[in-house]
Amino acid sequence: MRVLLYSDLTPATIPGFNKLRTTLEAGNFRQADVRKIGDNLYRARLNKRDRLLFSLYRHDGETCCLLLEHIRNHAYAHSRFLAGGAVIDEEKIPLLSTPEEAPTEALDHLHPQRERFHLLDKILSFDDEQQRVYEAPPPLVVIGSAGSGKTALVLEKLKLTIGDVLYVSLSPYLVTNARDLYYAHGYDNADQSVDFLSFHELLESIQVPEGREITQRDFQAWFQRHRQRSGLNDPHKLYEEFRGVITGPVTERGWRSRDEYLELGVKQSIFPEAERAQVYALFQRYLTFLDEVGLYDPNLVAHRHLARVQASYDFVVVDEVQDITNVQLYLILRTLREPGQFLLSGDANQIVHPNFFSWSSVKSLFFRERDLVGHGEVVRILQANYRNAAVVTALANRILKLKHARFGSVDRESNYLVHSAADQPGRVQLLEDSDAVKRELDTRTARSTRFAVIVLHPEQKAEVRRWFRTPLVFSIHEAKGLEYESVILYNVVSSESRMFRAIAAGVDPAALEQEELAYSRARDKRDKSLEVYKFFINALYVAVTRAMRNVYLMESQPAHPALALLRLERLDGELALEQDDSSLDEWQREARRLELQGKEEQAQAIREQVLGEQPVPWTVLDREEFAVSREQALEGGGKKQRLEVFEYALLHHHRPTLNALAEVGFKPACQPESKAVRQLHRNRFMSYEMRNPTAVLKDTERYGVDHRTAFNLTPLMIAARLGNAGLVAQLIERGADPTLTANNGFTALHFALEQAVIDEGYARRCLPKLYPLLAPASVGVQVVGRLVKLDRRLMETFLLELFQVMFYRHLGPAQSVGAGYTAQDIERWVAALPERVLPARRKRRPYISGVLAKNELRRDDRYNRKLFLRLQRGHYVLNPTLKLRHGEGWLALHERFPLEDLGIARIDDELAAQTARWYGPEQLRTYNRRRELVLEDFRRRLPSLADDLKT
Ligand SMILES: Nc1ncnc2c1ncn2[C@@H]1O[C@H](COP(=O)(O)OP(=O)(O)OP(=O)(O)O)[C@@H](O)[C@H]1O
Repeated sequence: MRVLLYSDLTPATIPGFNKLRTTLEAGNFRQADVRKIGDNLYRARLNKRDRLLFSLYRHDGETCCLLLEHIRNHAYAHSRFLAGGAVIDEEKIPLLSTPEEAPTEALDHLHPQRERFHLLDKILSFDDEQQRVYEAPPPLVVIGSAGSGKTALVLEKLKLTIGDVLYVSLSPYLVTNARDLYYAHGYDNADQSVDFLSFHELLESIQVPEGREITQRDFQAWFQRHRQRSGLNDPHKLYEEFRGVITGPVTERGWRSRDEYLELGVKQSIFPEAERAQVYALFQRYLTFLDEVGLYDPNLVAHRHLARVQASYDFVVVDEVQDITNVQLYLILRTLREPGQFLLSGDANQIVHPNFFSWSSVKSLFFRERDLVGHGEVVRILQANYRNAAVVTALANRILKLKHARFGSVDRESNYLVHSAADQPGRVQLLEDSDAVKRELDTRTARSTRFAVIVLHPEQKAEVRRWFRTPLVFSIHEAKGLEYESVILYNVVSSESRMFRAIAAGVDPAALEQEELAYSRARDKRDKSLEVYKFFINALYVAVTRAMRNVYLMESQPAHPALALLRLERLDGELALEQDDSSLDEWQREARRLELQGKEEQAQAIREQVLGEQPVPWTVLDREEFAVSREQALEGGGKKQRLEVFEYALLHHHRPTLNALAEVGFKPACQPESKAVRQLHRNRFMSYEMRNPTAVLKDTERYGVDHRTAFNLTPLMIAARLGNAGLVAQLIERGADPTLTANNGFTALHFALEQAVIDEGYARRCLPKLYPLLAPASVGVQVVGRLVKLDRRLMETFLLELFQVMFYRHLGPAQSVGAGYTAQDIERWVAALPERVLPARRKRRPYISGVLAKNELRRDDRYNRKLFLRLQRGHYVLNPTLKLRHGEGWLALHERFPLEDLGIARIDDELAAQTARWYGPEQLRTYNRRRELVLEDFRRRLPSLADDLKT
């Protein structure tokens, strides 16, 4: 049996490793004392105390044994691969004598000789070029097409680094995905602290810019007002000129001067010389416009931040670098402590914005700024493609060959073809655009999440929608990051027939038969034709490579010379497509995925057209309406209204209301809270406790997965509160958003943690399953004007959440007697939390005290995140100047957790009835009032305390 080793294993430190390995190679499971302890997880015996964990896979008919982890001293509870806290009773598990049954899981790619494998979300065995990159020292530039494993490789290389490390890319979606891949299967590395930031977040982490980043839509609206007078007519082109030519390439100033711009060579601008003066005049107006309306341009902010940025990273990775302008890249690399400790990865063929990204401009940046690079960068090219079917890759290659034959090499770095390493079947077909074919295609694809339609220009979407009912219609500018099983390219060539004719003109078909691209420069240096046509040819390339398996090119001019050069197979006869309807769950998931990628238009279309979501027919109580209702209930109000206000107050732990209701003698408010809560759950949320909660799921289908119930909670929040892990998992599967907040600022995670703190049974039974589903990968807070992105693996993040969770329950009562949050309180709250949520070492009081003290606002510590404010010795609150993310913007901490919603714990509630009687009502009222006054003083003092700190 072939035995492979996980890259994280160091056999030299594992006693008895070689002997056990030989035994496994011989397939002698009995001697290795193999027992199955989990899903495709086995252990073998190294010695009396130590074990080796492994998995079995099939590859090419052979069984392979993949060694994963060294378990020391029976400590299964600390295993990465077993769910945390696992208890394994070895004696009770039967011994396996041979690996008799063929493993069910298969590995598609396994290098024939490589002994080491890597692991992200799945097993990876590097090909030769990937291995070379893996071993190469920085600085490195890794170039490869979509699906060549750049991200996978870059992340594995990141694991080799130590110290403070940054992974940055333009797309927040990609960054979140990369972070999740990185930490898949419980990966941990004590030698490093990694920040996964989108470029936008990197800017914010230097200083949160004023206002909001300008979007394409803002730009278009602004441009419309100037269109006529300027004589220019393409907002996309202008936007790219501003970003890519006037501001992006310069680092020493914010933008090029007018003279400099007018003197640019023909290849350096998309606009002809005659139009440049007009473009520059508009640019100047653009600057004024940004200031006037409070929007900002990331290039300009990047330039301003050059003066502020501090060297704070030991290693930096820039993924999808082709989306980033030179000034942005310069800023990123200025965060490095030592020059040259970076890795850039990208693919210039994927640029659909003719924004003048080129490897040569990156190189000239390096040349100008030698202190960035150190001893010179090494460029590596990945040519394999693991994602697209071979036929799709073959078409993509023909497009690259056409581009090469027509325009020569763009640069040395982008001059390569792709080798397909994927073995899934696929098809590429040319269809003549006719009503019959469109109708036929529509019938097959309208309800499928596996088909998307791509057009060249946004204006063409309307035409597509006349024929196709699918909500998955994208313009090429939106196509980045998409991946569908099948893609229909709608008249991509015919709608720009003239352009593509010009591209195909004079190209010798024989040139497209070569297997490699020879490096050749364009003949005429003044020939700017590539700049004019680059968008069209790259757009075709990007559109095709969005398909994992099948590409259908629907063209009104199927005999177009460009299509002829691509040698596309034209369909005669039947379009043999199976109707492929996706379930509502799949559509809900797709909508959520698109939302996370910022593709709001298509997500909205799914919700309206496919899911047919309607607004809820009941009134949803927001904070203001609750205040009105509460007022009425306390001043009289019917029993029903009082009960409703009481229930709301119970769910949100709104102490001022609970106290006031008890004071006016509302009976249910005078009984123990736990009893009232049980009743409330029975009255309102029975359907959430079911194993098979069909009523809840029906509602999510009718009103959307995140619809609001009467008290403005989402189904996910309620399911979390009730501890129904199965339902929580189903809702998340359907795309529920765990970051949404209730009227009291709680997320679904907060509701779950709150229950876990007050109910030990819940903590043990429900929380281990809920926590991984609900805890966000990271939390972004604004501290003293800068973004601090806290990964969920940090204790600081946990404490930040816990302080919020205990805000209403703890802070009101505590402050009414002058106390804050103490390490002792926290130790008590977390005692029953399972190991998987919080390991034992983090539950100890000295550790907790240490984290609080280290992150105290005034503490002088390099890694101080300034999250807490010390009120007095040992007593803390959250830094009151913190801001929390709120959609695109920010919300002050106490706007989300309002101080006026804090209340005291009434003293008569705390005392036994008999003792209370002994004090007498008047005395109790005095005690309570005194507490109220202390709390009121805190409410008043806290904001001014924050102001004092600012100055
Ligand atoms: N050596 C390998 N063996 C098996 N699978 C691989 C290998 N290298 C990469 N892959 C897989 O190929 C897919 C594409 O990889 P990845 O997303 O890293 O590519 P990429 O170059 O970053 O693509 P894009 O530019 O589209 O982001 C992933 O599912 C990855 O796990």
